[in-house]
Amino acid sequence: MTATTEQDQESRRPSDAFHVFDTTLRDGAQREGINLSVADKLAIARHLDDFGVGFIEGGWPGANPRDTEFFARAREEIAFRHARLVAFGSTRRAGTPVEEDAQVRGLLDSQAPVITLVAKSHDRHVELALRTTLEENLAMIRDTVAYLTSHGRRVFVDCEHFFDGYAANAEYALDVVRTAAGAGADVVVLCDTNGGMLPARVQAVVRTVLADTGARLGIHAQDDSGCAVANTLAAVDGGATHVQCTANGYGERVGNANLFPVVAALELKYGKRVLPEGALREMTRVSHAIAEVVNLPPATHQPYVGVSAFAHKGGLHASAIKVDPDLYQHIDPEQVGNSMRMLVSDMAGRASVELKGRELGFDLEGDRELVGRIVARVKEQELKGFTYEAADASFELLLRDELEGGPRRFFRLESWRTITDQRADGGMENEATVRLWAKGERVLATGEGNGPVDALDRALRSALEQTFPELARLQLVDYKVRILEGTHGTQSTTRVLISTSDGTTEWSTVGVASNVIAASWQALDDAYTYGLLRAGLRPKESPAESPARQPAGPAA
Ligand SMILES: CC(=O)SCCNC(=O)CCNC(=O)[C@H](O)C(C)(C)COP(=O)(O)OP(=O)(O)OC[C@H]1O[C@@H](n2cnc3c(N)ncnc32)[C@H](O)[C@@H]1OP(=O)(O)O
Ligand SMILES: CC(=O)C(=O)O
Repeated sequence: MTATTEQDQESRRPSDAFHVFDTTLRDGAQREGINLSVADKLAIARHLDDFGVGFIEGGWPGANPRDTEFFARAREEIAFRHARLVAFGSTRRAGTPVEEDAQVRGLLDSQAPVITLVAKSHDRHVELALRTTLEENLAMIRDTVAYLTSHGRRVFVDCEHFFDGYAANAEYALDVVRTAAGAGADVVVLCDTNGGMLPARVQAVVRTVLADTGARLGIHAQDDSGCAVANTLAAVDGGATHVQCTANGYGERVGNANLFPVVAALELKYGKRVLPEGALREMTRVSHAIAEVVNLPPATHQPYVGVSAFAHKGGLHASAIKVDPDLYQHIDPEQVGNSMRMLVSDMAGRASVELKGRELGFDLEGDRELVGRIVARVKEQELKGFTYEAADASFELLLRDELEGGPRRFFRLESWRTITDQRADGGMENEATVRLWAKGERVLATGEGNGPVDALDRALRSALEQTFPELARLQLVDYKVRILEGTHGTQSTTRVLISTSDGTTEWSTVGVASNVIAASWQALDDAYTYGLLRAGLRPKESPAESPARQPAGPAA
């Protein structure tokens, strides 16, 4: 790398006055169910660097071959634009000279410019877990920090169990902070390792420690009391200028302070510039991209970035939002790359339907009678078990039906039938037959499948694909069944939700009936009808030709 490039790189780096330190690749990877390959770690590091965090803790080199390889490859393969790479490890072992400690050697060998050392700050942990004296623990911290800084590394010290330790023996916890800072640590990070702290206490302790030691302080909060983000911000209120977080809050046990709400609060509510210009607008995308890499579904209700973070269901909310979205939103969703959504359900009123219509490209404003009819129909259908908030495509079809004065469809069902043969040898065969009318032709098709619904889907596709080749691009990507309890002695009903994709967009449809196959038929019918509309086709069948859609077919 040339000197100019290094200078450029330095000028792009976030200011050193406030640190956003990400530990997704170290503490985040300690979450049950996350198992990152080196390639995954490199991909996440790239996302985090693009997003603009100041420090990326990549793992514990020497603790396992994967982390060691990550540091070697990250050095070679990533030209970090904003972040500095950080290696994590512990202070030297009790009784071992620092220059002979293999683990400390591994930290230097990683060639990471910054090192975080985990150190004990709770007297009980020193005695029980390290099985050494309080004085030796201070010496371990002093020696290791001094050794690493003498090798040109910048060192942060994570004081494990700091808040519990401070409650048990404040003088010793403060000695740990003074020792680390005195030996050359740039930041002393107060850790709520067991995650049980509450914000007021965190703020008070940080303020006192700052006043007593003058050290630069950071915060690392686990989320066991559900307060990690609040505790992180409380620490900032108390004077901390370094926050340790993980993407989407991944981490040991229930997780760590979630990076995204922390940086959003710092930027939007504290008015601190902690990310590069424009980065916050990428936040929703980055959160979801990292979720993809770790192979966990993005949390739908995550603050700021969840798909439901700005989804409005209550009719009263919608009526106010129609006047001004700020009335029911704490920020403009676009500031974090998210968007507002209207949910239509039995809690909807006219405004919800109008706004949802607008979202779908229909101007319903001014037609009170039509909107009223749609609201009434939604409520009536939801009473039967339909759920439109989870099935936008079925809602759009309902809306179109009301707009166009009745259902207009690409095909008209005559009948369907499924047969399941259970053989004595344990084998099973499923076959379906569909009879329908499309473009004036009567079509009969059969299909075989893994189950009766799969067979029905194949028969329907086979019946339609000749007439509508556009269907070949559609894939069913998810299928969910829920049995809805009957009330007051009535029979239970079945709700089926189907997600379909055309390779670029996904949509969901719903069916409700007393048996699962009939409910599935309705959801399939809507799924393919909507898919054809999306493909730009317009139905020829007039309302008069099409019978109102009814659940059909024999009981399963
Ligand atoms: C709060 C946190 O999340 S800290 C990060 C925790 N993350 C991890 O533990 C993941 C990576 N860890 C590992 O792969 C392994 O635990 C290793 C490689 C670090 C160590 O493995 P081992 O040498 O087999 O030791 P083991 O895990 O059983 O015990 C840890 C040792 O470190 C010592 N130790 C713990 N904390 C510290 C510390 N801050 N400073 C020095 N030594 C420490 C313990 O006393 C114990 O020593 P012992 O071997 O003499 O009993
Ligand atoms: C360092 C760390 O991960 C903790 O104390 O929780």
